[in-house]
Amino acid sequence: MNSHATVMNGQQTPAVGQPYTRNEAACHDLSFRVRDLNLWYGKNQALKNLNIDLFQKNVTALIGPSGCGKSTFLRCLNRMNDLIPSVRTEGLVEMDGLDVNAPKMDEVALRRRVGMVFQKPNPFPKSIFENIAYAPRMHDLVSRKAEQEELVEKALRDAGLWNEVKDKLHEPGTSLSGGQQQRLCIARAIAVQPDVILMDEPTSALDPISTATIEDLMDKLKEKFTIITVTHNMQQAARVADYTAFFHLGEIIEYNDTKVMFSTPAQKKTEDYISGRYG
Ligand SMILES: Nc1ncnc2c1ncn2[C@@H]1O[C@H](COP(=O)(O)OP(=O)(O)OP(=O)(O)O)[C@@H](O)[C@H]1O
Repeated sequence: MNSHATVMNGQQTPAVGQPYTRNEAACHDLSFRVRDLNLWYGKNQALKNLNIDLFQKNVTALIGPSGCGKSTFLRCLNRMNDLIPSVRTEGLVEMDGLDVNAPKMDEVALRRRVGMVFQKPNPFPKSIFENIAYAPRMHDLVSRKAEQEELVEKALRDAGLWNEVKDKLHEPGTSLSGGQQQRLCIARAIAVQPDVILMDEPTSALDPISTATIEDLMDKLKEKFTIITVTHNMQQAARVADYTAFFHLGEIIEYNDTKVMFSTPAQKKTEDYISGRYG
């Protein structure tokens, strides 16, 4: 088996533990390069020898049964697991060629470049305006009031929320509906001009209409950002993701172009999962 088998033609899915990449010549469009990544919570190994390349300005979905390590892997990409004392990791996570775990890596700067949106919308207990303007101010991206106003409007427009909130920017973020709050959180994430947005089941707390709005938004956002999303919803992965990785018991079983994976999965476990036979 070629250790750099392509994910584009659907014919070659590398064995678990082997790297997944398009081809070395095309690596300039990589966002993350992950090699031999292992992670333990105390004695419990949650990620096992993961090798995967994640492509810029695409949507990649992470799917798999509960507890298989999707959220843990997502948190490896912006070092959110550092906040959990029992965690130990081995292996390489590179973003744009830089070792994310290098001692000299500035975690605050990393998390600015790799933003995160969670399952439950979590606006700050502040106004809609402040929810967006606060972090860019802290990062010295804006200072003057007019700059802040411009940035808030742009982030809200990009998150598809401007028309709904433009007349109530100084009302609390928590006064919005669940779907609007989630778009506010997306606006907050994009306001600091990240390269990547990680989404951990971003629609699982939302109604079908709000879910469809966020899915449409993901499709637009990928023009500017790399999006990596965890989802339990197979239809959602099929609708929004360019690439899909199937996790099982801490391993990546299969990673491929979404259309290929959903039409002709290479592994029996993937087929069983996407056809709803377990999980
Ligand atoms: N903070 C933690 N401390 C200890 N173990 C954890 C912690 N977070 C996750 N785990 C364990 O790591 C494994 C992977 O969990 P993780 O949440 O990454 O899976 P998941 O695929 O995202 O699950 P789900 O789909 O249910 O959200 C599980 O066995 C889980 O119990």
